[in-house]
Amino acid sequence: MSDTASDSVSDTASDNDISRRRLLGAVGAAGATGLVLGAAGGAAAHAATSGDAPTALTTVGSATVAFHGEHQSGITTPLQARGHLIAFDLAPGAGHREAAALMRRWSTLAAELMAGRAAGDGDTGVALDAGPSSLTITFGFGRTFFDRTGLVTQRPAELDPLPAFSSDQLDDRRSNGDLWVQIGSDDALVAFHALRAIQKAAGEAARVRWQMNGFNRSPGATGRPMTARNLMGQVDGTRNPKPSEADFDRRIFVPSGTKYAWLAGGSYAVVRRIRMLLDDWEKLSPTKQERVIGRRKSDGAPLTGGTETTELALDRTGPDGKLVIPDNAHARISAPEQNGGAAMLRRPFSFHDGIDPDGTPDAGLLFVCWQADPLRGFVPVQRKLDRGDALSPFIRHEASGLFAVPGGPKKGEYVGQRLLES
Ligand SMILES: C=CC1=C(C)c2cc3[nH]c(cc4nc(cc5[nH]c(cc1n2)c(C)c5CCC(=O)O)C(CCC(=O)O)=C4C)c(C)c3C=C
Ligand SMILES: [Fe+2]
Repeated sequence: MSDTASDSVSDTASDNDISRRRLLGAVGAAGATGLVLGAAGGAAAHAATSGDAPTALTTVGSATVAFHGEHQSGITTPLQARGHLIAFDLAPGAGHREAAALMRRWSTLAAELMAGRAAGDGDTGVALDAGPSSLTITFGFGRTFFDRTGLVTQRPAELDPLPAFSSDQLDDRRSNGDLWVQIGSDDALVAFHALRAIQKAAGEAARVRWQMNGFNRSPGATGRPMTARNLMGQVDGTRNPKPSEADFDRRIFVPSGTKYAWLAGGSYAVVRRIRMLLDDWEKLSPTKQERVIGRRKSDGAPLTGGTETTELALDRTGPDGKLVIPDNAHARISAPEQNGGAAMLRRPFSFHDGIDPDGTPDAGLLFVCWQADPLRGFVPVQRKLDRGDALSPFIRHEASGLFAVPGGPKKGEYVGQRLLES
């Protein structure tokens, strides 16, 4: 499979070279700066048959994210408009060798797709004409992967099952998995194209366990870059750790001195499908909704005043002597200051999977959070939220996963090679 993919890569690359030159001629070097060609060299194929000069891609279409690097893509990448999460179990009879071949195949494919090229022979054509549109494809290993591949001695204790929380209503069939892939793109067709290609490249080695689809706001939808909103209408993501902060790497990425060298530069992803009970939520007045979170709905500012980025004044009381930000407000309970410094990078997608027969929307948050250690990130915060979050009556955790996400591959390496060839 990897041979097939790399054969077709060279064909596609030469098409792309030709059309890239034609683009430069057509739109001028300045206009073409940063251009990346659409999947399958689509623009080139069209130009060759029609004689038209291909059209330059928009900024959204041409944006690329690097596949190689210290960390995998899709962790600090800005939220994309479309996301797919898919988990696989290795097929009966598949073990270490098949897993290594699969990771090699998937990595070759991901590098090609993220550069805006085709998926190889048999490309579905779904992404023709589009650029990569910030496509990212991120790979992780679940706890059971290590049993299946005979690599239990390489399994970090951080992959021990998450504790059960009292409010959990988890569906095992939509939880966990040997392998996990997160796909994000600012174009829905590009994202779907990648999802199909990843599924098909799994071949006989792995079977789909579960799959979920999500979305975020499209780039350019707001007048200026703004923090995303979720389906409850709240500004969500304000107090995420920022890569510019001194302790960001320590909080989010596994350090190089780790016991499991294969995981250096990697991270742990906690994935939760959280249903929002929107009919109940939307019955609350805006003032009550704001007290549930502790922030204003209009602009995400703390109820104690200021702008979105103003610190929460957690001790401030109102004229009635009561805390302005209630003691069970979600933003208070989840704050690192209330949890011994526990922090995570939240990078969710909203989901809407239709409307139940009784009219209830099956909608909510595909909550994905990243941390160097789930026991110093998600777990203590969720424990606290589970005990008394004002948001709890309006949400339901329906599925869960925990995955070790290796560091980014160097050129010539595949994701997970340091584990699978250790
Ligand atoms: C265990 C971790 C968390 C879960 C699960 C969770 C679910 C959840 N959150 C919102 C909406 C908001 N969350 C906000 C802040 C916030 N939430 C968590 C953790 C979990 N949330 C943290 C760590 C923080 C940041 C706290 C801080 O650093 O002070 C906010 C406020 C704005 C913001 O900072 O992002 C909103 C709004 C929903 C709707 C939800 C489940 C569906
Ligand atoms: Fe939250």
